[in-house]
Amino acid sequence: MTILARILKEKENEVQQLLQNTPASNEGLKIRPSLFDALYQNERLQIIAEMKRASPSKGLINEGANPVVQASIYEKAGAACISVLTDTPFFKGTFADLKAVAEAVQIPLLCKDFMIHEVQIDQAKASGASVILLIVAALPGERLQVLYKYAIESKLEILVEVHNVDELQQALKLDAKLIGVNNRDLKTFEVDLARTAEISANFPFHEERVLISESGMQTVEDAEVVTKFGASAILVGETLMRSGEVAQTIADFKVKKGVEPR
Ligand SMILES: O=C(O)c1ccccc1NCC(=O)[C@H](O)[C@H](O)COP(=O)(O)O
Repeated sequence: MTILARILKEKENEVQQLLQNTPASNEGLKIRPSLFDALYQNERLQIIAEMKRASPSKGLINEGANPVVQASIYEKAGAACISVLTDTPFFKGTFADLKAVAEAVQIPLLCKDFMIHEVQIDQAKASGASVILLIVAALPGERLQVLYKYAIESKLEILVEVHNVDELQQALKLDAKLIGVNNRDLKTFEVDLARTAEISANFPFHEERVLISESGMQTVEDAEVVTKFGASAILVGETLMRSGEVAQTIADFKVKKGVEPR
């Protein structure tokens, strides 16, 4: 069984538990600025900075990290958005992390989880997220469309994650504005920035959409490469969680964009 299949199996159990407990009310939540507005036509590459304790591919990364401290450093350093991994079995994240970060920061906040059911979207919103992730490969048949519509109705922004051109076409059919290409193969864990190149070659840059390059960003050169492919932002976890100089690493990643892609 692939890692994605294992994660999704676990999510089915979580959904059953969540359905027994109505997510707490989201009254009084902060209104956050739009992630799309922060990324679209910005002259510099923007950073979605992730709180990530561990991962299936790398094991423990920074188990002892304090999410509020980490997110506050990210925000102060000029990240455009904070991503909080809320999955516990595979990433050691929690919804308590997301709630704590939501109280501490003002910028857009992404709930990074593996959504398969509406109740998870309710939970993300109730925990303070303004953006959710929908992974095309995790949502067969009508589920992608159904959850996308539900998230729009819930007044959330949606980052739609794709791995190939066929999935890009599905994201475009939804009219997704925030499209992320994951450079990590979720079956083999292999990271290859050529995935961003492949999506870039088929991405309608003339339309009001942004391309986000996710995973495997280690160096400024990586950031420059995906900027040339037209990425407006990068999603960075491990490198920031291991960095001894987080603010400097973020500043370095915010490279100036050059000419239009293609
Ligand atoms: O990170 C993993 O090992 C992983 C494995 C299976 C499914 C998803 C996985 N990661 C989720 C992510 O998308 C990354 O946390 C995110 O893009 C940041 O990646 P990185 O900068 O390489 O830590």
